[in-house]
Amino acid sequence: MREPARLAILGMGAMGQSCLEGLRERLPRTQFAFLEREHRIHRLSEETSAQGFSDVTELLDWQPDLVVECAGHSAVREAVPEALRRGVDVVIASLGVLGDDQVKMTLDEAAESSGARLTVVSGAIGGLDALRAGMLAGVDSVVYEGRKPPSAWRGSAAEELCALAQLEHAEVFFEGSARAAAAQFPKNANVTAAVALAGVGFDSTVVRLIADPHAKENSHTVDVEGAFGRLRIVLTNHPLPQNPKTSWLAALSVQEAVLRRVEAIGF
Ligand SMILES: NC(=O)C1=CN([C@@H]2O[C@H](COP(=O)(O)OP(=O)(O)OC[C@H]3O[C@@H](n4cnc5c(N)ncnc54)[C@H](OP(=O)(O)O)[C@@H]3O)[C@@H](O)[C@H]2O)C=CC1
Ligand SMILES: O=C([O-])CC(=O)C(=O)O
Repeated sequence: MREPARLAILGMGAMGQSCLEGLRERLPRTQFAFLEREHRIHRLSEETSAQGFSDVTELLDWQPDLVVECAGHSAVREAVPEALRRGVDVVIASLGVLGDDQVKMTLDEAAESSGARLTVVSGAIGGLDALRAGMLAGVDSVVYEGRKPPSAWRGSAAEELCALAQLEHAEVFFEGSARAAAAQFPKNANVTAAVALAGVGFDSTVVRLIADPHAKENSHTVDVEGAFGRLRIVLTNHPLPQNPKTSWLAALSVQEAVLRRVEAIGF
């Protein structure tokens, strides 16, 4: 492995910045670059002292050893296949996009063509090893409930489904499959993909999304029933200060996945 190693972060928003800060501390010899919109490159390069690119091909020409996606579904579609085809390992946070079979196929083919590895994080959720284990004996139902304050749903399709600003009580504004949730709430429901992939899949995982004016944090509950018995996973996550939609644990999960990958690659 070349010294110093190079790590590229797609997206320098709340999660990207949190990851950059944490990874710099833990990988002090690594060089960092990021992908962002053209109009933010100058400011973000100054603020982070990392090299900024607005073009994926130019970023990949910088020859990162690892790419970390913290940008959103469109970045997974637009940038990740090219990275994988070039043989660069990628860690993605926006795994809800895998609910689109065409995207999943493109990513699998790209990884297979070069032998690069795609890592999908558990993100703002956890404990899914128990669901995976239960699957071996058969699971009858998986129900995920995501509860966030109204501010965390602003700018999402929830705005058309309930009166976020006027809520006095918690409201379930969406009930459907993980596939529909991940597609309709791309910035809020990536966790439903993690649950779906660990368990009964995108179509059979039942999702309820809730806007709760009394909630201060982002909470995630998974109830599973199967031959093994029953299990309940509950997480109560502090949001990142820069983006109430995104839990700090999701950014920490990306860092943990990167550190594991770095250990395997050897930088
Ligand atoms: N797995 C999980 O548990 C979680 C996953 N996530 C995923 O992580 C993503 C990032 O979260 P967060 O940092 O809070 O979001 P932010 O909106 O704070 O930051 C994302 C940044 O990436 C930029 N960006 C998006 N697409 C591109 C692109 N194609 N090229 C260049 N820049 C791009 C955005 O610009 P612009 O705003 O102009 O598009 C924005 O500046 C979320 O969208 C979500 O998909 C988030 C939380 C939990
Ligand atoms: O961070 C969270 O709490 C969950 C989230 O936004 C997502 O799954 O996209």
